[in-house]
Amino acid sequence: MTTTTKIAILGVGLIGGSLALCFKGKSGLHVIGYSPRTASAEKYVERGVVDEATTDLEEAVKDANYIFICSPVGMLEDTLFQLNALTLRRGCVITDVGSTKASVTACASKLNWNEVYFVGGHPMAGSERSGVEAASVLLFENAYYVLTPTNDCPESVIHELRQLLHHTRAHIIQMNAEEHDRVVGAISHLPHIVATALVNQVRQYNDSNELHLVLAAGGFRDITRIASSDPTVWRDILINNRQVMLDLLQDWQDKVEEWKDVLLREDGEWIEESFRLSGDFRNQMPERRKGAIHALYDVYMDIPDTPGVIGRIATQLGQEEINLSNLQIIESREDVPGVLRLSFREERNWERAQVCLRALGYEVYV
Ligand SMILES: NC(=O)c1ccc[n+]([C@@H]2O[C@H](COP(=O)([O-])OP(=O)(O)OC[C@H]3O[C@@H](n4cnc5c(N)ncnc54)[C@H](O)[C@@H]3O)[C@@H](O)[C@H]2O)c1
Ligand SMILES: O=C(O)C(=O)C[C@]1(C(=O)O)C=C[C@@H](O)C=C1
Repeated sequence: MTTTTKIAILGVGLIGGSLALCFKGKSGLHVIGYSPRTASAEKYVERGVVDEATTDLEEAVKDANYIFICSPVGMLEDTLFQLNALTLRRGCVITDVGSTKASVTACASKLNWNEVYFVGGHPMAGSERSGVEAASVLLFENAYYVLTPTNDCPESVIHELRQLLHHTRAHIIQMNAEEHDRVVGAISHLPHIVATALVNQVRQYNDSNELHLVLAAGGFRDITRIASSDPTVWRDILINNRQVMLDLLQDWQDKVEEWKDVLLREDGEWIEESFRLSGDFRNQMPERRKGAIHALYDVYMDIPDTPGVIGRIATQLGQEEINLSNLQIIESREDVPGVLRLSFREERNWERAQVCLRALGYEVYV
């Protein structure tokens, strides 16, 4: 007799939906989605992201082997309290995907569980998009997936959760929850504040001079993508991690002061050195670590704004049997050469496309 592993996903949005897609259809796994809203629960099933869905929390978690809490950070502790009041399966593992780990881990540790275990989790992959519509089975591929088990968590529980998470194709690592919040504060939360502040600064200039938005090009776009992230999700993350953020913002303010001094004394050497150091450090980041959404293999090319040119390029790649995943025209306006972005899922196709397009006389850059 084969046993079924029941996985309850509470909150089937970008992250919950992507996890559901990783588990659904895998032998022996059954995925149930939960939303307090009927329309959302119906949507999860219609889109084929879960095997079934319910608006009844008790039904969702009844007999579940695993419970993934995938709602915004501000809801995590409430959900733990609700789960703690229900009868859960013996050996059930509760985990979450919240972008902060200290508070949820501390909350779970204070509650009395009867042979039920909590292991904090955080996949280091995401997008500025949100909702189940943005979910992707490839989202976590090659990304890091952090677990923050407490010292009293049995090794067998962590082992089983890690086995299940292999379906995400992420690299699973373990660390202490407080250390997680400090590191992730610097590499994820601070950049979201900086990007949002920068966009809003420019938005205000643009109110009096619309040329700001007209001229905004690759540099502005690259550093500000995450300023389009979900407001509720980020409100919760930043308020939850506020102690860490206050320290990081103090350091940021010091950096801003330092830059002001450098400009006042026209210290070109300092600027060059600063770009050298940042470039060297950034170049150490693995290229294209994750496999989804905005981490495809991209090729860019300038294209004249003339009819048929895109069709010709796609046909030429097709003739060479180079599999194209997506193409997009960036910032093309009448009479202005556009930039065409060609995206490939596989590195091999990305490399072949560059060779093919260059051989056909196109100028391409990556
Ligand atoms: N967006 C990212 O890049 C990213 C990456 C890693 C982790 N996270 C974390 O994942 C979690 C979800 O973020 P997301 O980006 O998937 O957001 P999302 O808005 O796409 O999804 C959140 C889902 O939770 C649901 N929800 C809200 N309150 C709920 C409740 N009380 N019970 C059940 N469901 C509820 C919403 O309806 C929505 O479907 C957050 O804790 C976030 O910090 C986000
Ligand atoms: O790529 C993005 O858009 C993200 O915001 C992903 C990102 C990040 O900052 O890297 C955001 C929040 C997470 O908790 C983990 C990853």
